Amino acid sequence: MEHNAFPDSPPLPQRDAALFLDLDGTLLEIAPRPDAVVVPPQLPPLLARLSAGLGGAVAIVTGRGLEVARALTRGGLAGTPPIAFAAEHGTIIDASALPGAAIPPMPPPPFPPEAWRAAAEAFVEARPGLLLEEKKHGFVLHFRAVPERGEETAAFLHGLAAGSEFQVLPAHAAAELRPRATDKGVAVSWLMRHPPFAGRVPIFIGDDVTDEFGIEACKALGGTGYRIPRDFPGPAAVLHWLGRIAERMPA
Ligand SMILES: O=P(O)(O)OC[C@H]1O[C@H](O[C@H]2O[C@H](CO)[C@@H](O)[C@H](O)[C@H]2O)[C@H](O)[C@@H](O)[C@@H]1O
Repeated sequence: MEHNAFPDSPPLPQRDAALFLDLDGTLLEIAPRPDAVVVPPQLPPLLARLSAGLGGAVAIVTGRGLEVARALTRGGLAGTPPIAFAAEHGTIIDASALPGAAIPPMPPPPFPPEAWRAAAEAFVEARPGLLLEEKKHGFVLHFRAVPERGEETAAFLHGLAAGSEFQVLPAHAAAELRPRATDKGVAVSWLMRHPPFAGRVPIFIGDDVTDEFGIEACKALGGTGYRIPRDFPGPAAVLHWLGRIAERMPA
């Protein structure tokens, strides 16, 4: 009988599933800085194998920018796995790596004013230990190295976003300014309207408060959602579970 190192993991899904997978904290262990994450060597081939077995219905749904997310799923390899991406918390949909997918872009999201980016740079410069992560439609202020700065950092972003098309999201040791109109649930619902996702049973796996939108969207569409640490102890258990799904698929 197959040895299961994580016997309390959820039941394996059927072949008609669609997988929506968060990156940081779900497929990747949390690291001290965004650029310090380590991509497990099995991740890129695993994503490719799952995609092949599920008719291409695999998407990374992440807060990361699109190019960073694509690079992380490649690991050290040359090609992006044939999967879809919903980057910047669902603001950017990209299925260019997924052959045969017909997924249109979502309505164009707003860009934060340049003055806000300049203000964020100045805010960080004046507070050593804070880290500014730029994205296309927003930015993140990381305070993992200076947790005592968390409150004033969030207050600063709330001051910028007040009354605008932008919102402030709490994250792991960070606060993020991003468009109000989209979230991971909006992205999942959008992907599920189009092949190869349409008609499948959606399953979301995440670890963060922003992943709850994706989980709820999957539930509303007849699927389910799993959250770390409630359903999996951490990324190693998620990768193991995904590996077991892949093992059941023809090579
Ligand atoms: O939606 P996700 O894929 O979970 O991305 C959420 C954010 O993840 C990254 O920040 C978090 O992970 C870093 C690396 O482990 C960690 O240093 C940081 O403290 C965490 O907040 C990423 O940098 C953000 O852009 C994502 O929004």
